[in-house]
Amino acid sequence: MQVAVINRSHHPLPAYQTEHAAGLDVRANLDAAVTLAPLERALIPTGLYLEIPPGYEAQVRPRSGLAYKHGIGIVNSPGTIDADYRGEVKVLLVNLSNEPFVVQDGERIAQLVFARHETVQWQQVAELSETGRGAGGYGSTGTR
Ligand SMILES: O=c1ccn([C@H]2C[C@H](O)[C@@H](COP(=O)(O)OP(=O)(O)OP(=O)(O)O)O2)c(=O)[nH]1
Ligand SMILES: [Mg+2]
Repeated sequence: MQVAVINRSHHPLPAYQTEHAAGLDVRANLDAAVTLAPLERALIPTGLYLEIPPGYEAQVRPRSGLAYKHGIGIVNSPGTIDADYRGEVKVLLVNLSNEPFVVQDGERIAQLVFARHETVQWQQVAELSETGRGAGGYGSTGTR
């Protein structure tokens, strides 16, 4: 699938790191490094502007390496980039560790996964169909 992109960053476009990777690693585009104190969050710019085809979205997902090694997550994970969004793609990082974390310019901070989505029209009804599960949830089937 082709996606129009403007790259106003001083880094290469997000790239797949392996042949069948789902995510394109995206880099922080910073004039200066950003330090995240424990539990601090920051909106990190990427310098990227997308024109996603209608019917698709881009998900902004965390990188497991940053999560495991440094406790870095994405507050609104997975972030949603709408097809009609024309602003800069940003990544809302949070430091869930006990130590400060420095986000360096050019660091691969997240990954973009492009996905199809449906657009629904509501069909309002009085009753829903019966199922074995019914309203059971939140562990209703047990834990083991
Ligand atoms: O991680 C993210 C999430 C969102 N966005 C941009 C693209 C998206 O299309 C727009 C709006 O995001 P969302 O709908 O999640 O935020 P909202 O709080 O509902 O804001 P809005 O009222 O603008 O939709 O912000 C990002 O750049 N990064
Ligand atoms: Mg919204």
